[in-house]
Amino acid sequence: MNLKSTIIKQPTVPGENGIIYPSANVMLDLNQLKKVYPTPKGDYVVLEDLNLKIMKEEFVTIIGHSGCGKTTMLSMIAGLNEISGGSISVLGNRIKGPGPDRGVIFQSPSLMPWMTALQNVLLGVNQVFPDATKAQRNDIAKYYLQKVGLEDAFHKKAADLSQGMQQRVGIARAFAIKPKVLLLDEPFGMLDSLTRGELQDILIEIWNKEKITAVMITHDVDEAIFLADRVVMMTSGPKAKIGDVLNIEFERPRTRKSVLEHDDYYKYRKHLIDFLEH
Ligand SMILES: Nc1ncnc2c1ncn2[C@@H]1O[C@H](COP(=O)(O)OP(=O)(O)OP(=O)(O)O)[C@@H](O)[C@H]1O
Repeated sequence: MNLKSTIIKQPTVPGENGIIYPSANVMLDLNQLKKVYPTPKGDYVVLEDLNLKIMKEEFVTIIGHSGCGKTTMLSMIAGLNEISGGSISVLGNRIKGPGPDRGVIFQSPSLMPWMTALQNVLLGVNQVFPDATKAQRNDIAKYYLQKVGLEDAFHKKAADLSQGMQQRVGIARAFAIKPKVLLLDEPFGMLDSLTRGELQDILIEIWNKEKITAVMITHDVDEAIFLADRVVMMTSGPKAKIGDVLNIEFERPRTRKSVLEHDDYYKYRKHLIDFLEH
């Protein structure tokens, strides 16, 4: 038997920065993405020719100047904002709107204030797992609430929770629907630095365990480096696109101390700050 002829080459696709990816590993594919907002002064092209491939189980952070179109891009991936041109695919399937394969965590978790933490998480779980028993759905919601450290607050009303605790519920709610992709729009932007650090650790711990793909917008360069496998830099708008991509090679699990003490840390930091300043 001619061994050579039996080897089937894994199909590959060209990605940004000329990297070639095995197509089977691509979770999220943004292809020639375009977004136009109609305004009284005429069309405003926020994004154009935006190409980005994100791999299965990858954690990608997105940075860029305020107003460049980060939230626009993320909300399009979530299916909450219409696509003006190009396409977005999850595992090769073009998205047509929101779906349980994509969970979203916003800066403000927008919980139902009159409902308990558990009821808020159950809202999504009940929708996504209608065939599970009530007990099974409760178990899922409680599991994730406990993972974010809210085991003593299942029955507390959302309105009575601190901002940090509300965001913990937001994280539990997003993971509990077991999405393939987690989309995070500055989820810790409104929190004090101690709570922020705690929630970063919780996020990474669950992400690592669930092996899902995460895409997170942040304005914080240190957060971008600490969390990511790759930091994606967007150019300033109008017609924003991917300007640069930085691979973060630190081993996981990471601690803040090990990252800060690593020789490459300041090299990465300088790269990102140079991009933002030019
Ligand atoms: N519905 C809309 N109609 C018209 N223009 C919009 C609309 N939504 C956003 N924009 C404009 O599109 C641009 C991109 O906004 P977007 O919120 O996506 O940016 P961003 O990078 O997330 O900003 P920030 O970092 O400040 O959150 C901005 O100039 C904004 O004013």
